[in-house]
Amino acid sequence: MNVFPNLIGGQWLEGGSVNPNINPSNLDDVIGQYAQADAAQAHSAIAAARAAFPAWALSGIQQRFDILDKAGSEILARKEELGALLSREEGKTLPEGIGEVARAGQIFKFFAGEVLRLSGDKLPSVRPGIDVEVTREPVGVIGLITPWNFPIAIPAWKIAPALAYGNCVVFKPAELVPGSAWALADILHRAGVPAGVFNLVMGRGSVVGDVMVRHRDVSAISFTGSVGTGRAIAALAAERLAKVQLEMGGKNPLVVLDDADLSVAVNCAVQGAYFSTGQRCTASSRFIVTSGIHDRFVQGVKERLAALKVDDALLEGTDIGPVVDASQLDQDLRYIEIGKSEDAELVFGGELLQRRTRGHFLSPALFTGATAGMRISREEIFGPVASVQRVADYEEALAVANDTEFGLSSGVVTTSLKHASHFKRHAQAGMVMVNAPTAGVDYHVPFGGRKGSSLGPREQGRYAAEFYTTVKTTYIAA
Ligand SMILES: NC(=O)c1ccc[n+]([C@@H]2O[C@H](COP(=O)([O-])OP(=O)(O)OC[C@H]3O[C@@H](n4cnc5c(N)ncnc54)[C@H](O)[C@@H]3O)[C@@H](O)[C@H]2O)c1
Ligand SMILES: O=S(=O)(O)c1ccc(CO)cc1
Repeated sequence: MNVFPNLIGGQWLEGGSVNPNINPSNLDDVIGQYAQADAAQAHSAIAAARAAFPAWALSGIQQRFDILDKAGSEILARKEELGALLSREEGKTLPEGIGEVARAGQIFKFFAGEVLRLSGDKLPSVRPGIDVEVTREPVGVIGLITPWNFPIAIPAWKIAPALAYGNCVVFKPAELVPGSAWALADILHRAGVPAGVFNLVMGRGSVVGDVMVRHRDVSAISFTGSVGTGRAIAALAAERLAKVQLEMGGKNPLVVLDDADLSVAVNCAVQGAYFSTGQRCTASSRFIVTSGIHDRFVQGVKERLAALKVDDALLEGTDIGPVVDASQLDQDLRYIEIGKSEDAELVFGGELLQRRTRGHFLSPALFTGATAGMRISREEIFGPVASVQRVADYEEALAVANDTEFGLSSGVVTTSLKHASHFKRHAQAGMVMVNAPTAGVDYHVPFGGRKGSSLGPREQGRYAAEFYTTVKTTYIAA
């Protein structure tokens, strides 16, 4: 089997060891062997990016537009094929995989447009005879470190703005999903990104990622992943005063009030908590439900879950694909045992499932009787596991929703304008959803959270400029 190499300084390089990319729906299916960069190759990639930076920073906006637009067009044209690769390596269903690839293509198109919309300010000075200009310049070499759960969308929403604003990139994808990352690198390379401007270094976080975070020529790090890794990266970046942007975990609440439309509530709950196998930072893992609707809501969710098909991600009709790997599956099962030992009641699922192929199949799990202090109510599980907390009224629901160290996405289902408006104002989260699932975001508006979920400027949309550029103020005396 061929090895998929790294892209460093415009050259495809094997070297070092290789890592098999394994299909979580079928553990006997090896998708390919992917090169694993060592520390020396990580250093080479950073050096190549550094060398390419002065010319790319000053490159014409037409060149940058053309490259990003071309990459976006190819991604969109190949969304079925790339979506199948994504679903095969990560385990989300084929429609979800295709949807994610389309999102990546649209992100490249959006940032191609942003290249043409680059702007600054010209202001009068408070002193006579002076003009002031405020402009944005690229930051330098940017290290991008991404997780496994969005193998192409998260890389896209970091790489596209980084390149659009004139930065050079060293990109390290998660070890579990190198296939989509490699395909994206190949597309960018063929779209005409100059040598060294974009570098792919597949490899271990503790090796390649560590070099990137510590290297003084990497001016900024954008990371999405777990809280533990994010904290460690922030500490190292702070030591050398590098710019940092972190997107980490969530424990997103969905509040359901007595006056909610039951079918909307059930739909938001099932989509938000269990689709993509619950492996989304925006997934709802806490349903906070007032007493008057509690029993009907639980019954409705159980009925919907019973109708969902858990199977091979690529099979037509599958609603929920496998858990991504054995270690995540162990974590999910461990939390299901923790929930039981905490005296929450497992009212649906949580069982390993046998299918035609050897895969990590788990039925969606629903707990009731959860309370705010339980570990299943406080810690991110990152799987198809959610729990219901019964509350007396809206005021208690809001307090419970905000009682978390995280603050990514927060949802309410209600027909009361008063409660919806109050919730929108008082939910302590970066993204608020009214009568919509906590997961399911647009690609052209800011994405990010508060408290332990995020650090640094927002990703996506024109707000991305805050991280990927640095502001210069120029005073011109007449
Ligand atoms: N808030 C968001 O936008 C968002 C989006 C998706 C996923 N996530 C979070 O991501 C997590 C799941 O992803 P994961 O398991 O891949 O996370 P992870 O932290 O284990 O890994 C993320 C990336 O960091 C790298 N890494 C690991 N150790 C490193 C080190 N010492 N130095 C530098 N890089 C290192 C990994 O190789 C990987 O590329 C969940 O907690 C989820 O909530 C957050
Ligand atoms: O909430 S979702 O729309 O599913 C979503 C899409 C992409 C990302 C990347 O971080 C997160 C959530």
